[in-house]
This record gives sequence, C-alpha cells and structure tokens, in this order.
Amino acid sequence: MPVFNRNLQSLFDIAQKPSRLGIGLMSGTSLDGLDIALCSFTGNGLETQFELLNFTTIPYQDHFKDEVRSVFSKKQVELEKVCLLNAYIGSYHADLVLEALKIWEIDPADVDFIASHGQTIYHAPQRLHKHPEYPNATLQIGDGDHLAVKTSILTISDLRQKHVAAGGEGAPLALYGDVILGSKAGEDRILVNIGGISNLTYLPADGDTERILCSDIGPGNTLIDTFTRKFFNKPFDEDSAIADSGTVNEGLLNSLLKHPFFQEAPPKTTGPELFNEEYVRAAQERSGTSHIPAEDVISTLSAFTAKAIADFTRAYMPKGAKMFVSGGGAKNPFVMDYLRKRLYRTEINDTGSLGINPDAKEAILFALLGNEALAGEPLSVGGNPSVLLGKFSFAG
Ligand SMILES: Nc1ncnc2c1ncn2[C@@H]1O[C@H](COP(=O)(O)OP(=O)(O)OP(=O)(O)O)[C@@H](O)[C@H]1O
Ligand SMILES: CC(=O)N[C@H]1[C@@H]2OC[C@@H](O2)[C@@H](O)[C@@H]1O[C@H](C)C(=O)O
Repeated sequence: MPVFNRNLQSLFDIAQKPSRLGIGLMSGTSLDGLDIALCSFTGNGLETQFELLNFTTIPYQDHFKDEVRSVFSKKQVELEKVCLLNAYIGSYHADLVLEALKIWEIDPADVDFIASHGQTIYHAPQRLHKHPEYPNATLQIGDGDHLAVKTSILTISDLRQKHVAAGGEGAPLALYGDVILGSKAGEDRILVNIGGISNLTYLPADGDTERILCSDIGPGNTLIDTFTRKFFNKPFDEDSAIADSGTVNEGLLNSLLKHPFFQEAPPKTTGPELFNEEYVRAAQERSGTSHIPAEDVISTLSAFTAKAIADFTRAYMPKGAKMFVSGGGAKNPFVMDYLRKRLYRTEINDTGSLGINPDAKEAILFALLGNEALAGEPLSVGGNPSVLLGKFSFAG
C-alpha cells in the first residue's frame, strides 16, 4: 500500500534520494534553439554539489521561429496561435529531450526530473506596462504536462510565476543559481549573461547573500539579431563580421542610451517589448541617423549592448570586482572588445574559467531550480522573494 497517491509517493521518493539526475531546459529570447543540460545533484541550497553531465543546444527550424515570433513580445496577437503554441511547444520540447537522451544513451526512466523554462512570449513588469491596477506579469508557454506525459519524466515548469506572485518581476532568476555556482569567499564577482537581454549578478566577497544584486541591464543580442536579419538576412552577426566592417555612430549610440530604463535603479527587468525595432527607429529619428549604412547600424547596436553593460558596472559595481561572462554574446568579439575597452581596469573572463560552461549556464540554472523545488528550502537572496519556484506535472 503506498503511503500517498503514487504521484506524491514518487515526489517524496525523489526528494529523499541522496542524489538526483535532472534536465534543465532553456528556450531564450534569442530563439536560437532549445538548451538542454543534463545534471546530477547532491544536496540542496548553498551546499549543492552539482555536475554537468551533458549539454546540447538543438537549433530551431526557421518555420518554428516564425511561428513563435508571430506572438512574441507583441501587444496584439492571434489568441488561437498562443493556445496552439502552448501545447505544441510543450510537446516539441519533449521530442527534443527524448532525442538528446537517445544520443546520450540515457534511459528516460533514469532521469528524476525535467525543469523547463518554456518560451517567454510576453514580459510585462509594471515599469513597462504602466497600468497601476495590474501587477507585474510575465508569460511563458510550453505546458509542462505535455513534457511529463510524452517523456514520462516528472516535470517542473512555469518557474517565474511564483516570483511574481511573491512580489518580484519574475526575473532575473539567475541569482538563485549564481549564488550556488559562482560565489567565492574573498572575491567580489560579477556574472554577466549576454543572451537576448543582458543581465548580471553581483556576488559579494563577504558571502552576504542579502547584498547580492541581480538585474537586467539592457539589450543583449536581441537588437543585433533583429537588424542582422532585417538588413543581411542572417540569423545573427557571426563572429561580429558585420559590426567589424562598420563604424559606431556616436549620435545614434547616445540616443539609444537615452531612455528612462537606464536611469532606473536596479533590480529591474526588461525585454524585447521595449528593446525592439521601433525603439531603434525612434532613436534614429531623434538623432537624424535614419539613413546611415546598415553596417554602421549593426556596429552601433553592438556598441549599445556593450556600453549599457559598462555603464551599469561603473554605476553599481564595486571597483576591483572580477567579471565572468556567459551567453551567446560572449562569442561576439566586437561586443567583448568594446566592453573590455570601456572597463579596462576590470578583469574579464568567460564563466568557463569558473568551470561553468558559458552556453549551458541558463539551462543549468533551471535544473538547479528544479532540484530546489524538489529538495530545497526557500533561499533568501538579494531581497528577492524567498520561495521555491515551479509547478509539478506528473506523467500519469
Ligand atoms: N559566434 C557568434 N558570434 C556572434 N554572436 C553570437 C555567436 N554565437 C552566438 N551569438 C549570439 O548569441 C545569441 C544566442 O545567445 P543565447 O543562447 O545566450 O540567448 P538566449 O538564451 O536566447 O537568451 P536569454 O538569455 O535572453 O534568454 C545568438 O542569437 C547570437 O546573437
Ligand atoms: C522574462 C524572461 O524570460 N526573462 C529572461 C530574458 O533573458 C535574459 C533576461 O531577459 C532574464 O531576465 C531572463 O532570463 C534569465 C534566465 C533569468 O531569469 O535570469
């Protein structure tokens, strides 16, 4: 006789295990593909022992990207498309997990859990939507039940909603993972992630978790990608070949940086709901730069990404802190060179030097959050809601 209903019994059993095998899934704002990280965990919270066993990014097909873009960060969309995509993405991500497990020769029955971010389709903190009668809000789709049923693996999903319910903006969640993975006593560290949107976590040398700061900074790759697609019909500016061939237009750069978002004190969050084609068009109009060469637009947008990070670091980070960069933007030489020049006193490396695969970092974060949801205690970090995140979906 089981003690509880069998789903609760299996939850209890997984939580009690000395170590757990979990999969973290991240599908970010760049829409490049699904990041899949297979990790093993022992323990929980600040004592977590963790190992990345396998990692892959399975690229999305253009048709899928177009479908998601038809609703992504748009104020008005076809509601039917949102409904269809919610089920489709859950089921599609399940197929991709099964594909990865097959390649890695791992039996799904040996995996204890999947922790799935889903696909953000709209992020609306109050600072952005400006409707005082509505709270902060954010929406990720790709329902966890589809993952659980198709893979037969317990799935934890919708990990941003409780952060919002408990008073946060639903992001960035990076600090819950960074404090576990990246802290070092005696060293002030800044972990910067340059994905679609860039964000950072400050980890103080004294280990005081209340002094940890985690905030979005501004656009990461999202504007560079949008305009590389628009002008050059390429998904992104590979190895910054285009940016390197253009010139930064200082008038446009200054105009891009002139937005109240950059004056607001951290922590704060944002998304392509703000940093989009219209944002750049308006800045070009204000600065009389609407007709500059396409290459110069890409150089200037790349400088924008880097300068926003440098300005934020100068304004809010202690001198002498070491910076560790992750995300696809870490592979953009123009962005990284510009950042290094602006922060010439700061030691900058990628998170690989901390033993954290820079491409896998966000997928690992979600795996860690899944482990916490199963076996952790709410962590009090940097004034963020002290809650365990995520909803459980059972296979049957
Ligand atoms: N070799 C490269 N050269 C230049 N840019 C690159 C390179 N490789 C990746 N990128 C950039 O990184 C992006 C993907 O980054 P990443 O996977 O970190 O984003 P994401 O997970 O979607 O973002 P987010 O953190 O916003 O959720 C690509 O769209 C591209 O702009
Ligand atoms: C709402 C949303 O999906 N936000 C993402 C996005 O991509 C980067 C930045 O904006 C960050 O705030 C967040 O993701 C990371 C994983 C986070 O929550 O830390």
